[in-house]
Amino acid sequence: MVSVTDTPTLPTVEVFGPTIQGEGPSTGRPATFIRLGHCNLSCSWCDTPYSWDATRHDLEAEITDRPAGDLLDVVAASGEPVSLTVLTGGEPLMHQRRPGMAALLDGLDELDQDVEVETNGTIPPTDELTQRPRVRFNVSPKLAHAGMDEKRTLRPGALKQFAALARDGRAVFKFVATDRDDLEDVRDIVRRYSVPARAVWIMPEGTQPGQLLASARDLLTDPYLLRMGWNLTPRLHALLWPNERSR
Ligand SMILES: Nc1nc2[nH]cc(C(=O)O)c2c(=O)[nH]1
Ligand code: SF4
Ligand SMILES: [Mg+2]
Repeated sequence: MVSVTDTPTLPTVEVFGPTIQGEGPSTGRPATFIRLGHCNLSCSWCDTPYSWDATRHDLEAEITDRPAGDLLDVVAASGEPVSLTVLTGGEPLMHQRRPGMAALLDGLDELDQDVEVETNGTIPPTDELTQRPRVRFNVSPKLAHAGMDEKRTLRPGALKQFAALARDGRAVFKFVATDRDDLEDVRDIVRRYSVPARAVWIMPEGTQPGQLLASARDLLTDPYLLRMGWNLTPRLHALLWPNERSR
């Protein structure tokens, strides 16, 4: 018999649930979360630096190689009616070619799970990933206020592929934005890659309820966002449980 500890591993920060998906088109839907370690970006306002930032966190303690079977046990423990698993990070697509990822996705299929991958949109997804019909992508390209060079954050090859998935209803683009300048940056990106308006989600910046709500109000006070036909998403988990991990 193959025990779960024999399944290939993934570098894991936390697995938790059931909770609600706090962001994007599935906001409010019950879900189990798998947070993988490491990121290829370093956003100034990142809300999960413990998943990648060795200057502020002890990554040896934060990130553990865990067998895919072990992660699947946690998903199964959420209960059968919970039919969404969110794969986040860090940047989970850094690990898409590992055997642990294939084992995890095969197992999630057996558990009848829809899968949402939270990605920064810099790494093209493999065919092995996109050919899985239940896998969708919440793509969050970083704007100038994340504090990095565009050459690092906006990767044309990857964005083209994600935009095609968005036109097929398999991906949405989710942008952290605070003001009109940010929204104009969003407009430039979605025009350049032909991302349909219905697939664009704007999310206020912040980790505290007061700041998130004020930022959301500012974004809606300017009619620009709604006139563009874009969607607004809260960070519902941050409103409900500010500063708490594994929520
Ligand atoms: N409840 C909840 N929803 C989320 N949506 C995206 C999350 C993330 O950290 O990527 C997240 C998270 O950490 N918790
Ligand atoms: S891409 Fe995401 S996980 Fe990586 S630093 Fe930026 S916000 Fe944090
Ligand atoms: Mg996040």
